[in-house]
Amino acid sequence: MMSNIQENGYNDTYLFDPEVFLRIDESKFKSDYKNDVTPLKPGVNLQIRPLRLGDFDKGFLDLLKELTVVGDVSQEQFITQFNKMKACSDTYYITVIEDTSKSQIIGTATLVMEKKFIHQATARARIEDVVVGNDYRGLQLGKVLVDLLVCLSQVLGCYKVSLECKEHNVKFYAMFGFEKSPEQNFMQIRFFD
Ligand SMILES: CC(=O)SCCNC(=O)CCNC(=O)[C@H](O)C(C)(C)COP(=O)(O)OP(=O)(O)OC[C@H]1O[C@@H](n2cnc3c(N)ncnc32)[C@H](O)[C@@H]1OP(=O)(O)O
Repeated sequence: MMSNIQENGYNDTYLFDPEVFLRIDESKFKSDYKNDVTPLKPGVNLQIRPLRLGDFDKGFLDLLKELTVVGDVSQEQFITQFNKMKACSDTYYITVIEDTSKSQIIGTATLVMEKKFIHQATARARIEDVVVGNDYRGLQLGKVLVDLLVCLSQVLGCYKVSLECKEHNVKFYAMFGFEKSPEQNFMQIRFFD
């Protein structure tokens, strides 16, 4: 998987080291896959890898617009934010699937690690911003992304992984073992969209 994704130039700069995926024991994946799909090999012309700087030109932000409000983010803002995230090592694992036949980002999901002093000074993980492009839904790619990131959170030593989602996606996440907590409420103050 890693052989064809070396960094060749500025646009190929990874947000995090792709070698981290090689630490995952593939027998730990939680889903069943059809048609020889696996999280590390999601399909013909489909490459799963860390976000790269050049993904600004490959429709990464347009894909996120299928999930929520993105706004008008310039390339300069994208680069600044990317570099801030990259500077926080072991924290932001934004993962994408590229359709290499079209040089287009068609799926993404983020694992964020929040370091803690509690729980033996480990970390909790959150899965955020999961989206598969409309034309690519139903091809097991959402499953690939979430399965990969759940396994990664365990490999990275997190004591738990959590996420927030709408009611209609609860069954999707239940496939990986996520459960609604009877004791916890999700609370927020939203300052803007
Ligand atoms: C934490 C967060 O980010 S929550 C936000 C989640 N994202 C969104 O809502 C954005 C819009 N939706 C999407 O991008 C996609 O529909 C996703 C990410 C939810 C699912 O991606 P897909 O690639 O279409 O799903 P995938 O093909 O992997 O489906 C895997 C299985 O889940 C099932 N499934 C897919 N979506 C759902 C759902 N919303 N509810 C229940 N089951 C679902 C499929 O039927 C399939 O079942 P199977 O394995 O028995 O055949």
